[in-house]
Amino acid sequence: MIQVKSLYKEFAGKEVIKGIDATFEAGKTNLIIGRSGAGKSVFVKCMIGLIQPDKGEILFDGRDITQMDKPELLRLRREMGMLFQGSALFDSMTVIENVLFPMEMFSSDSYDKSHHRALELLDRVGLADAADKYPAEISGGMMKRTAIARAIALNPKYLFCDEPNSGLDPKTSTVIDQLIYEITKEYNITTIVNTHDMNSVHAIGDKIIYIHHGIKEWEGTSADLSQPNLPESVVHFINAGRL
Ligand SMILES: Nc1ncnc2c1ncn2[C@@H]1O[C@H](COP(=O)(O)OP(=O)(O)OP(=O)(O)O)[C@@H](O)[C@H]1O
Repeated sequence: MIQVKSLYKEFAGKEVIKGIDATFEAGKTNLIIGRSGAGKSVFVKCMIGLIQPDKGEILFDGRDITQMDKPELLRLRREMGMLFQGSALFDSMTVIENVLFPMEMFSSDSYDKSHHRALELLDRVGLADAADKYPAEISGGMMKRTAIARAIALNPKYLFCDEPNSGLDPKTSTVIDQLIYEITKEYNITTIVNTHDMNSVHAIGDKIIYIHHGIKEWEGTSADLSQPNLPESVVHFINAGRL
């Protein structure tokens, strides 16, 4: 679980995050939505320790990332998986080499054990037959699956996904959303997804927080989006389709 308490951040006197409180539970896909410039990226960067907030706490199962020194931060980062926009694969490595990469860098397991795990992960994301292909030889959706397998290679407790559907067609986006959703449940990961994709919001939003001008203006589930009495800015946002 990640708890954010009373988080503030300003740049050169301009407040960008204005006192956000939020709780993100394990085994849930937690979506962060809001218009461009609302503060979503700054919020997520504070969460992963890339930006130091001015005030507030960010507790990873009770451990406050804002108070950590460098070694503690690096240890906590090992518990985080990251899925970047695009897929950020190494073009010169095969699919399985990409998945093996974090294990070879950060795990003390033998090559055989890591290789076995990489094969299991590729099987899980439906890529068992593509292990020896290079990124240039596979589709965007397959690249994203590879990136998901790599992101969970070290058994993360927390998974951060930045615009996981960017560049994918709607059908592939649905498949990727579903994969993120299933993996979150299977491995009991606390998953945070920064997204503009309204289909994702409706399909996999176990928890959604809507940020508007640096304030959490609404939170709920995808089912709650059809309730009356939503704040006007949220209704606007939903109706805009593309946010
Ligand atoms: N390093 C920085 N220095 C100064 N201002 C910044 C910095 N990073 C972000 N900002 C400002 O903070 C505000 C929020 O930016 P942020 O990138 O979090 O928005 P966003 O909601 O992620 O937008 P988008 O959906 O377009 O990515 C913007 O006004 C932006 O210009």
